[in-house]
Amino acid sequence: MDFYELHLAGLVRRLPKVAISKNLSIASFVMMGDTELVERCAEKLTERLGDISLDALVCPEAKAIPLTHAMARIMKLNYVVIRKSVKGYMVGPLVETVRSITTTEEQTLVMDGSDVAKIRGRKVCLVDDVVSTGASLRSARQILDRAGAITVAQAAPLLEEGGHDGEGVTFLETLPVFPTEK
Ligand SMILES: O=P(O)(O)OC[C@H]1O[C@H](OP(=O)(O)OP(=O)(O)O)[C@H](O)[C@@H]1O
Repeated sequence: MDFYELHLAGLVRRLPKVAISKNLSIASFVMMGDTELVERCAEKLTERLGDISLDALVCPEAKAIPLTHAMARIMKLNYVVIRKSVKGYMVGPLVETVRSITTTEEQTLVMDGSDVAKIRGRKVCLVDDVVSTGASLRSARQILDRAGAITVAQAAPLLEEGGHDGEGVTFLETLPVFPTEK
């Protein structure tokens, strides 16, 4: 298998290259479970966000959850997770659909009504592990708008090249994509 050597937040990781279509491979970045990487990225991203006034962090399920937790600890904030399915215990959930770079099927983004109440009228930072096409961020922002939250910042350790232009996203490094020769 072919690997891409990622240098991020002072650490080095070997990411397997995986084909996501006939013409394109991406470096598979899964920081969830990598405690050292999660905590270093949380420190660096928090530093990079600077002196910003926030009431809460928000992230989509699933891979961004540990990072968001680590950032929330540093910033002494709580956070809300936008889920990917409606659960029986939710009250009045808000629902949007999204198709991210890695997922062939359309995904559902869901915010539980009890979480809506926590962030309505509040200043939030939207956190993800990687921004590629930007579709996940866009759908998450739509939910935040519907929830009445004020999205004052967006942050992710990695911005994947060739998709979202990175405008309005605080990030640490870019991640190349790999066109496959025919
Ligand atoms: O900018 P985009 O094209 O939307 O892609 C980026 C999103 O895709 C990945 O999530 P994935 O869909 O793999 O979900 P998971 O975290 O639940 O595994 C990644 O963790 C981002 O959330």
